[in-house]
Amino acid sequence: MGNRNLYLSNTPVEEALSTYIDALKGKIAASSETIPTIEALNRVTKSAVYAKYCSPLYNAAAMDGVMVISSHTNGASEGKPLDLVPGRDYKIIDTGDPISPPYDAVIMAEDLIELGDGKLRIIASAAPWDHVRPIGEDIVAGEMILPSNHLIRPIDIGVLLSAGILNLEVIKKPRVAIFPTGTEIIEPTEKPKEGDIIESNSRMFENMVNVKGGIAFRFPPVEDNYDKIKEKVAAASREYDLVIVNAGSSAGTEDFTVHVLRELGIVIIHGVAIKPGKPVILAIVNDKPVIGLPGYPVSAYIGFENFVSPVLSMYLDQKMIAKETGIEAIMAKRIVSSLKHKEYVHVKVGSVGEKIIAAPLARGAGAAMSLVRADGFCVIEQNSEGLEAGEKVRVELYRSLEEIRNTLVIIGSHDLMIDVIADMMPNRYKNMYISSTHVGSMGGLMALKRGEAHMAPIHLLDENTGAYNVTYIRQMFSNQVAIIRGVGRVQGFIVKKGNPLDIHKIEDLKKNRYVNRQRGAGTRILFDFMLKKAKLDSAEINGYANEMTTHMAVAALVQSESADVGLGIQSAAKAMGLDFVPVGLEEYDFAIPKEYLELECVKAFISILKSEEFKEKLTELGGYTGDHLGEIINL
Ligand SMILES: Nc1nc2c(c(=O)[nH]1)N[C@H]1C(S)=C(S)[C@@H](COP(=O)(O)OP(=O)(O)OC[C@H]3O[C@@H](n4cnc5c(N)ncnc54)[C@H](O)[C@@H]3O)O[C@H]1N2
Ligand code: MOO
Repeated sequence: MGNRNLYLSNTPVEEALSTYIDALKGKIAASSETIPTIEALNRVTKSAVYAKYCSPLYNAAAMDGVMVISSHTNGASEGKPLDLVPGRDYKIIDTGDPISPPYDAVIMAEDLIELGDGKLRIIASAAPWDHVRPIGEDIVAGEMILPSNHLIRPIDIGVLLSAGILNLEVIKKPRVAIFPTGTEIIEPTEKPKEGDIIESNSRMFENMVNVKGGIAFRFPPVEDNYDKIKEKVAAASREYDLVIVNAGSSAGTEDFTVHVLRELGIVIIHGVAIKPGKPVILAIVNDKPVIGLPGYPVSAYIGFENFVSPVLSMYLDQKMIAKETGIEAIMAKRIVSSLKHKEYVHVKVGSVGEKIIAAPLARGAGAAMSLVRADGFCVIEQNSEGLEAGEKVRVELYRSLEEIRNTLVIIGSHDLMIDVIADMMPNRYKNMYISSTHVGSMGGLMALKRGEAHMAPIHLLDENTGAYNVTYIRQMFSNQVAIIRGVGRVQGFIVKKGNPLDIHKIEDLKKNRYVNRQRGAGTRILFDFMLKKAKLDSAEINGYANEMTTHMAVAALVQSESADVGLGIQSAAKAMGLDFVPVGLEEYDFAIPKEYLELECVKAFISILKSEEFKEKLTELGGYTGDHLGEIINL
């Protein structure tokens, strides 16, 4: 197998990190630089900062009015008013003006009675230093304003400048070089062809580095060429504080990273017991940390968080304190995990009744959208075989608990209209959100049954009566669940533009490649019903076993020529620039336990369904009727 790296180690994460940190000790230390105060936001002080000036710098009027000699005002009262002569007894001043001897107090403008000719009458005496801010009231020259290791905020910059500090010593930002590698990698501006992968990881790293307090230097992709990678890494390790080499970390014939790093320096660890992220490389070249991160985006992200972040913290003199953002939730679905590694599972989180539910998202290392959609993640430790549905799990949150509590949890069949409502929700109702998980209609009803969703979008045909939804809900829930009426939805064949294969009726599918929906999906039930009516056997349909979980996935397959036809909704065909042959109208409604009808987020949902704006959006999407939107059927 030539140069493949077939023997990755499986070092536990904590051990890998501490071995690496130990190897870097003495090589990495926080250093400092002096920068202008006005550019110091989010930097960290290296040493304590002491005030150069007092603030205020002089005795200053705290109010608009007149400055007086307090002893001259003694005895003034309502019964015995006192008149003040300009020049002799008082001088007009504004807030912030200096108070100069012999004056020592301020009387506010509203406490003065004007007598004309500049004469002023007062009916109360002024005590020394009344309404005067004495020198150094806020800051005294020589006093400490900020301690060392302090993260500089906007108010700190204001105070530093008031105290005469124009420059200050801060911890130097580590300079991080980022090299994407791979001959298949193209820049996002290029047009991709088959086999090309659009470069995205380095842009993610670049921003992660900057957010964490480093300075990222991102380089263009380097092709899979041993000498080129070697040349770049060798030069970068001399010039930068940390080097990230992305991809080429595992066992492919063109995975050169580890060989290059072995030649240039020492590889401390190759292979960590973590998933995703296993083929991480922790190396030292020219006394600098060089970290090889896997190419898959989720692996890359998790590798960065676990290994690059701690090294950045060493440079920034920050303690690696885990933030306490965890909550206890109930796992919605069984997860099996290997004893070989610690696994990161991204989840959507919702609060239903008393429960906080965590629903696992796609677990693939390439599933970048799982990171985008995630409300948080949970860790399945190396010594665990996984979690059962209903088991308690700790979730580290990316969103606030408040947002999660204001989230309407929708689990069931997917339709583009849910995305439209999810987008309208926080616009119309501040701080209300929708989380939708797509598991098909039956899956949605099962989630309601387990108390893990507020509502389930369904379109389930009763093959005996031809009616939608009611039968299933009655059977499963007797009278505890109501229906919020949704849309009439045109189902039809999604075909290539211009319908070149001339597909019109179900019999036409026999000659063509079909793409099916998963068992339990309403569209699948409709398709099986159509087959039965036409007296066709599923074995006669080429592609019957090819199951996709969304309308869009079906349309995407037809568009990419991997299939000729699929059953689905018009909006999906339209979104993919495909043609559509209508075969029937189905009812797509929302099943909801009656107790949830009173929830604020449900009321908001219903009012959006009933809004004109939503109806207009449905017309734009095409393929819907909306005569009963938002009506409630109490079964
Ligand atoms: N036989 C084995 N195969 C693989 C193993 C293994 O142990 N034995 N490990 C798997 C695991 S786990 C992972 S993770 C990946 C790691 O892959 P590499 O780090 O070697 O990266 P590539 O194979 O070059 O790329 C993987 C994937 O990621 C895409 N990629 C790469 N760079 C970028 C970028 N800058 N932006 C966006 N996407 C990128 C690349 O095109 C590939 O699709 O290996 C498994 N294989
Ligand atoms: O690191 Mo890979 O992503 O473990 O699957």
